[in-house]
Amino acid sequence: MGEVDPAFVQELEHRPKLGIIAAEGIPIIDLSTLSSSDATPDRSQALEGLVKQVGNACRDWGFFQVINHGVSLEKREKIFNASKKFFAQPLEEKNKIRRDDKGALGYYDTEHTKNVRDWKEYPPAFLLREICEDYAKEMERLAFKLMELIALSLGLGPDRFHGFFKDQTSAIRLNHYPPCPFPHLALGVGRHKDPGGLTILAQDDVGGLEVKRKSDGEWTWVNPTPNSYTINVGDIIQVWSNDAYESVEHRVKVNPEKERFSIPYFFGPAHYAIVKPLEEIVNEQNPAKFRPYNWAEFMANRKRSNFQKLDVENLQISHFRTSKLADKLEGALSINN
Ligand SMILES: O=C(O)CCC(=O)C(=O)O
Ligand SMILES: [Fe+2]
Repeated sequence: MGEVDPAFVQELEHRPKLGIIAAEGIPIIDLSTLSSSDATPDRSQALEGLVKQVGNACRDWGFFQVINHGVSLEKREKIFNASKKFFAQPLEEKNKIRRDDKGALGYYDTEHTKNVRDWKEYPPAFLLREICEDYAKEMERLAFKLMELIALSLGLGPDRFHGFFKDQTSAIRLNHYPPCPFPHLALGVGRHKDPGGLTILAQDDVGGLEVKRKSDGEWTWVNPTPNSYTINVGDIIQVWSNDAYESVEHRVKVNPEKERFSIPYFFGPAHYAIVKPLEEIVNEQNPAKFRPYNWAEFMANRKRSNFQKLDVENLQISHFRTSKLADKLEGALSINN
């Protein structure tokens, strides 16, 4: 089996348990109502129910899976196949287009975002462009639909968020998690929260994603429902909703025998967006819990630290909290990701 490189070893308290918690998992939401076009009272009732389900999932979990989402299966298979083909190449080939501090878009297998390395590799973003762009269109359509449901669930007009995404900074990432002989010590991705608006994740049937359950803080396995998408609320929705919805921690376990592929789509607003709690949501009883920040600056700060192993905490939305007490509390619980 050989020795494990210490760079991959998680600190004791962050090492994964090998069993799977077979308790209640994240909700599965059927979106078929969205694709029917009839304007019957039945449909409007179904829509109302759907909005409620989405709101409850965002509030209670920050995560849910969607089925009957209308995304082309053919395009999903095409991008997974292209990703598999890229990663199956010998390392020397992949290294020819290796990422460094001059070319940030290249291939890399060392993640420097955290103080412990992730057991995974990424291809360069410029490869597979055509397929990615095609697939991104599908993702964007679904993302707008989901944002409409989220807006309605917060009592806002359905298109309340659309303006923020006019000049998007959305991105697709192709992840490959090779089999790992040390699943009790390493993680595919260490615990973190997604900084953007919304994440739409496609995963194969191996599984590995775990979500920190809000009700009791237990790491909970996300069962990969075939052809579903796993959706999670990012930091920006947490800020817009003034904490009504939470961007929750998640991580990825590795598998000793099987490799795993996943493709997240990060739906991000315009680089110039100023992120702050929405005016319609804040009032005297519910004052703004975050100070405004600029999305591009936030991301630039995060990216700078990706190239270095820093022993300081990465920038988090908790750093923009208006209450110093909450800031301290969250900082104490927070993590280097
Ligand atoms: O691969 C996964 O299941 C999740 C990856 C993830 O959380 C991320 O890339 O932000
Ligand atoms: Fe994530």
